[in-house]
Amino acid sequence: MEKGLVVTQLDIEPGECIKVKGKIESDAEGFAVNVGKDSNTLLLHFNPRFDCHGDVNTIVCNSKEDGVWGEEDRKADFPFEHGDKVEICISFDETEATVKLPEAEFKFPNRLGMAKIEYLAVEGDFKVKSIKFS
Ligand SMILES: CCCO[C@@H]1O[C@H](CO)[C@@H](O[C@@H]2O[C@H](CO)[C@H](O)[C@H](OCc3cn(Cc4ccccc4)nn3)[C@H]2O)[C@H](O)[C@H]1NC(C)=O
Repeated sequence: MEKGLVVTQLDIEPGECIKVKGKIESDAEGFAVNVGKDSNTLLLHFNPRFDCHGDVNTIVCNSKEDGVWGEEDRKADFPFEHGDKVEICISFDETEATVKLPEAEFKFPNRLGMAKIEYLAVEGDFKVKSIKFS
């Protein structure tokens, strides 16, 4: 199964921003943006679900430590529609990660106390147009 886009060897520090621009597939069931140290150690798994894993129009956030998922955090808002062109900006500090969208913002605790993001992966029904680091 195709993995999606994976970027390693990053050196993103607190306060810096990862901007992922792309398009949500017109028949998307869900997609995920993962940032952290590697695929087994995630500061943030940001997972908008249109209809998958039993969730409908729900953003599920989580962390992963040594390959083990943490406690899920379900967000109240779901500012996505099929076919949307979106820009997702992810930043972090020692206490939390922030996901900024044009009309919404989500916070998620930095459970692992991560001080650097080295890994980015975009998975699922999302076509990446560009990635910027600022
Ligand atoms: C009630 C007892 C079972 O609980 C369910 O347990 C599932 C398995 O752990 C939970 O689903 C997992 O939630 C994780 C976050 O906590 C991740 O989202 C797991 O998916 C990882 C993953 C990404 N991908 C690539 C991808 C991503 C997006 C769309 C398509 C493919 N493939 N697998 C996803 O399989 C699912 O969120 C959880 N549901 C609840 C309500 O807790």
